[in-house]
Amino acid sequence: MNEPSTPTITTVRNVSKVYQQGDRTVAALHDVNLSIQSGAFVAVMGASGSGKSTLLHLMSGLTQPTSGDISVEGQSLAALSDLQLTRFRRRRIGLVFQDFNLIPSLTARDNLLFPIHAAGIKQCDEAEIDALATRLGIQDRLNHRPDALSGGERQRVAIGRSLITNPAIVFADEPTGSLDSVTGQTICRLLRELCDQQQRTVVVVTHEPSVAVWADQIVVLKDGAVVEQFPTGEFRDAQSLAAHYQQVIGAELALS
Ligand SMILES: Nc1ncnc2c1ncn2[C@@H]1O[C@H](COP(=O)(O)OP(=O)(O)OP(=O)(O)O)[C@@H](O)[C@H]1O
Repeated sequence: MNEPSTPTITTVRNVSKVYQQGDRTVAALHDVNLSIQSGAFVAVMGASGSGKSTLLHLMSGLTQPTSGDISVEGQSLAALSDLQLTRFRRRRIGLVFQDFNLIPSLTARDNLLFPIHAAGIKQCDEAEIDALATRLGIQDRLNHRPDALSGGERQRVAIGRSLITNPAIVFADEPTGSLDSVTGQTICRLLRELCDQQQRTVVVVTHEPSVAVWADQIVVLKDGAVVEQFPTGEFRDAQSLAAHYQQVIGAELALS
């Protein structure tokens, strides 16, 4: 009997992105095609300037491609008006940033709830908020402002904020980039648990093999193109993954 296939949550079709800077153009992505399966943990890797953040911003609807299309849950982002896109993003897409992007004047709890208010959702289930805070290990920190939280706690609040509207997919841009390595690993474990225990779909941009090794699937970008995709299953640890990644990048360098 055939296994039922996992549904695709995000599709990137023939996407290119060109930035215009005065009279200079920068071709950041060329003809990228990608499918993200529901419930997967995907890491996008690549050298600085390879187009990782550009791809993440496009997939999350923060910016528009120059050509091609992206769909989330079957909804083409290009088919939405600006207002519809903003509404769709607020409800269906979660975002986590390297520098947390919490509002300094709000408590952790109000930061957590911010997307609910922004999305115009009137009712919020207190028990669900408590369960989320407990899962994130910040239940005792909810009345504190960000400056009274550690980096790891701030990122946990930011992850909670990304999940509060129950989005289809969470995108995280270098989520451990501002954290020490031990705290970074606890954040990776948390993201992994969200996939394993809650069937969340998570896409992380990182250049660190120690982060990527937590994912199910690696997408390698080089000079704005996807040069390889591979499952992490065969790698025992971050070192063996790093060695393969270097091989991929090196092979590409040799070809170019
Ligand atoms: N707003 C912008 N205007 C002009 N060029 C840009 C803009 N954003 C990114 N770029 C350029 O596009 C290319 C890809 O940048 P991007 O930030 O996506 O790469 P990255 O892989 O995320 O890099 P890093 O790991 O250093 O964050 C780079 O050449 C960058 O300089």
